Formats: sequence, C-alpha cells, structure tokens
Amino acid sequence: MHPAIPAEKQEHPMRCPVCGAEATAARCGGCNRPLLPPLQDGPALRLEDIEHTYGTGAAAVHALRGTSFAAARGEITVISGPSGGGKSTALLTMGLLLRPTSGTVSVAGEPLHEASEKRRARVRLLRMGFVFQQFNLLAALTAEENVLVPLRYAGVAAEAARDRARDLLRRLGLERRAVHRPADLSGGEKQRVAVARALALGPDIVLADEPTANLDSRAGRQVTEQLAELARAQRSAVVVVTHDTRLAPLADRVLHLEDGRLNPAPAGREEDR
Ligand SMILES: Nc1ncnc2c1ncn2[C@@H]1O[C@H](COP(=O)(O)OP(=O)(O)OP(=O)(O)O)[C@@H](O)[C@H]1O
Repeated sequence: MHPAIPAEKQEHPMRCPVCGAEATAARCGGCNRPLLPPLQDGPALRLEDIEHTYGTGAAAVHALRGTSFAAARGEITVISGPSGGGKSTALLTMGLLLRPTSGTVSVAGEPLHEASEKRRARVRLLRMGFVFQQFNLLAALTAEENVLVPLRYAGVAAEAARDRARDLLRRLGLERRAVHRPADLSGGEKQRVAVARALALGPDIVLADEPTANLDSRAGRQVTEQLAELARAQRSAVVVVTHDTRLAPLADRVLHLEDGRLNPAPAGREEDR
C-alpha cells in the first residue's frame, strides 16, 4: 500500500461481503457497499491490557483490570463468568461503544481506542454486527425491513440489499416471516431476524450479548447454532457473552471473566459447560 494515501482511497482487491462481486475500490461496483481495506494477517479484533474504571475516588469500580483478548475471523469465542465480572464492559469496549480508561483496541489492525467517534462509528457499521438480549428490532418495520436497515444505511443499492436480506432470512428459515412485524413473531424468530440484521453487511466481527437470555432452550439452541454456522461460513469472528452454559459446545474456546480478569475457562467448571 502507498504510505501517503489513506488506506480507504487505495485499491484493495477483495470479494464484496454483500453481493460477492470482485471489488477493488472504496465502494463495491456491484452493490455500492462501502468497503474498508480487507483484513490481512492478524486478528480481526484485539484488546491489549484494557483497564476500565467507572466513577472516581471512593465510588470507583474497576470493571476491567488488564484484559487482553484477540479474535480471529471464523473463530467463535464464548465469554462467561459471574454477574458483575465485567462481561458487558468488555463487550462494549470490543464494540467501540465504550472507550477504555487505558489500553488499546484494534480492529483489523487499526488502533481505534483514541479514534474520533465518526471513525469508530464507521468501523462499527462496516466491520461489526451486534445481537442483543432484547432483540432490539424496530417494531414498526417488518422482518425484511429490519434486515434492510444496515444495508440501506450503508448505501447498498436497493435490489442488492433486498436480495441479501431475503437470502439471509431464507437461510435462517424465515422466508415465510419476511412480511411480519416483530409483535407477530416468536422470541426465537425475532432473534433470528436480529441475527440476519447483524450479518447483513457481512461483518468481520459479530458481538452477541446474552443472545439466548429471553428464549426457551430449544429456540436458544437453534438461534445460536444458526448464528455459528452462518458466521463461520462468512468467516466472521464471533464473541458471545453469556450465562448460558449450553453454548460452550458451539465455541472454539470458552473464556471466563471474573473481577475484571479474563482467563481460559477452568476445566470442569460447571458454569462454563
Ligand atoms: N455505568 C456504570 N457505572 C458504574 N459502575 C458500573 C457501570 N456499569 C457497570 N458497572 C460496574 O462494573 C462492574 C462490571 O459490570 P458489567 O456490567 O460489565 O458486568 P457483567 O459481567 O456484564 O454483569 P452481568 O452478568 O450482571 O450483566 C460491576 O461491578 C458493575 O456494577
């Protein structure tokens, strides 16, 4: 790459994650998806020596204490641990929604802990997808329209966006629910729509916060299996924060976050099984 030209302005051959076209410019010629330089070597996401303190003085809470973490594309990580251990704080930091008190956060090799809010939002939009405990679907929109939200926001051409949304809903077994609004969907269906929305732009990273907490065990298993399968197929790095011990078998690794410290889950620990 030319050092004097910003990376986004340079040619970087890649396959568009939305329409599959060969793309070399800052926008895909096929569907108009904006493109950031493709991930070369190294992890999709890296946290180094993160400290996060809420409040000050006597009220200070040290939520993260020297947390380091790296996630590769195609890899699924489950992070569990007791309530108050720092899981939400870690996930917000990974998702560029919270700045650490100290330490570094890089996405696709780009340091972002001190970047402008505008840059962080752009990287979040183009490289990340989110799945939440409460689904966070827009009530006034149909399932398909909810999946279209990030595609439209990113400027993807209408027809390509619709094809992408329909393809994802079909893969998630929701083709006959595309015109339904969230109020007319089961919890599992809502979460599968949320998964389709999270994957719509073909993110490098998917972050899921307690995705099964509001689902019965069958629906929870189905959603997470589908998330794992689709994310692996498009080679996203997936991080799932959860109390749900049944998710561990889907993961490539299980980590334990307690007292702001992240470690491999101890073998044989019930909570992490
Ligand atoms: N906005 C905040 N202000 C002050 N303290 C906070 C804030 N958010 C979280 N904390 C504290 O930071 C610590 C870590 O909280 P965090 O929510 O990250 O843990 P968690 O593992 O996600 O918990 P849970 O499983 O209950 O959601 C806790 O002691 C919590 O009380």
